[in-house]
Amino acid sequence: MATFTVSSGTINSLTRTLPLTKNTKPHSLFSLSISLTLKASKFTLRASSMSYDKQLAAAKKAASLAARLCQKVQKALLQADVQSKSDKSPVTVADYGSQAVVSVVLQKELDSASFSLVAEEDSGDLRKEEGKETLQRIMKLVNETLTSDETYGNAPLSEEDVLAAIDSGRSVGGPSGQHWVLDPIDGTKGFVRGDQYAIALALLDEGKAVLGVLACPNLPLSSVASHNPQDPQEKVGCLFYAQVGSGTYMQSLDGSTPIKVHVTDLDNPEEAAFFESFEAAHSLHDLSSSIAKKLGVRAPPVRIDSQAKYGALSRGDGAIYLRFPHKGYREKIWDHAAGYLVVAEAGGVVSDAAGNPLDFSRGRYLDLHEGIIVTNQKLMPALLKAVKESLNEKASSL
Ligand SMILES: Nc1ncnc2c1ncn2[C@@H]1O[C@H](COP(=O)(O)OS(=O)(=O)O)[C@@H](OP(=O)(O)O)[C@H]1O
Ligand SMILES: [Mg+2]
Ligand SMILES: [Mg+2]
Ligand SMILES: [Mg+2]
Repeated sequence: MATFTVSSGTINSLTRTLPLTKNTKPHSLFSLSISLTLKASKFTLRASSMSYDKQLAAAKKAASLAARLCQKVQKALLQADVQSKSDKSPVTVADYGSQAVVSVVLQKELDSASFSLVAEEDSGDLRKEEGKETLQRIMKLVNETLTSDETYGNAPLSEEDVLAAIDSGRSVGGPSGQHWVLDPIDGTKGFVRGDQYAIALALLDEGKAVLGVLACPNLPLSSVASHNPQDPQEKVGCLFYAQVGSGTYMQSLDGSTPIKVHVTDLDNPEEAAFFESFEAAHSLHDLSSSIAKKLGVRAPPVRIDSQAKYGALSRGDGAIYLRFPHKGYREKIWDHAAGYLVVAEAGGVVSDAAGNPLDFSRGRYLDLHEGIIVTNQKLMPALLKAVKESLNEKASSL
């Protein structure tokens, strides 16, 4: 026989929320609370074994179409296409176009009534007089991309539709309900240079990442380690995806059979290759060099842009990713949510510099201790020790 525990807290909270009269008998309260507790536990069971297959299919489609748009723009990118945002970071027609495509595809494929999107870009600059021409180009790109997928037919979006699709990304996220999290181009500086970038899309459910999709159009299908940019035969364009509890898979962006990927099982830090940001302005290279030295890492750092680092790590191209932004920088959830799940489901560990898990439930920002470190289970204890020592040395040298 099943047994149930009914806490006095449950009864107390029931007495606060139910219309009880002074004639309500204790035993009727008791059976009522059992039935509500049962309903709650059924819900918990359903939530933990819930499948996000439909959302995953929509997310893969959205990220792949957005990648198609970005590839087209990157091939023909002119310096005039790159604009500066108020924080001086670059933004291109492809950042806006990618965000519009993902938003439109997710809303067409899924229930648009409950749609919530936390995304990097907004339409502020495009609504200004000087943004008119850029908006025209974005609208054309978005329409060409959507009609290249036969399921979307030929109903072009207006300028207003495109602006609204971009602005659907203004959600503040938070700990309850479901929220999509999007970086339409992560690594815009890499994108402009012709290097690595990623379209990064995640789904949060009750504050936890449950889906992660990374489209990395310039990432080699083999390995970053054996990458030869001069080789015209080398195939590039990877799509990584992970559903909570189901592992991480990778396929080519043009649709090969997915393969399950796993982080390296290396346990000797001396043999570990480590990733860090390409841009020294985004992460303290001196600090990672000091950490690598303490671990005895022999190889030089592998510097690549964007969450492509999480993708590469999830398939064992490297063993460690170190990210230590300069003082005062606040990380955003769209820079890590998809990459986090891709690595976690591949058996890796992602934490802040003190070993705390990342918390995506606090809105648009990630508040964390010092930086982000990523590796496998075996190397994490040694990495945490080296990070702690290096941070202490840095603090005492100030
Ligand atoms: N000052 C500073 N410090 C730390 N991080 C910053 C900073 N400025 C920007 N960003 C964010 O870095 C995102 C790019 O990711 P990476 O740093 O991993 O790639 S890169 O090699 O530096 O390009 C980049 O993402 P995108 O804006 O989507 O390209 C930014 O969100
Ligand atoms: Mg940006
Ligand atoms: Mg980013
Ligand atoms: Mg971006």
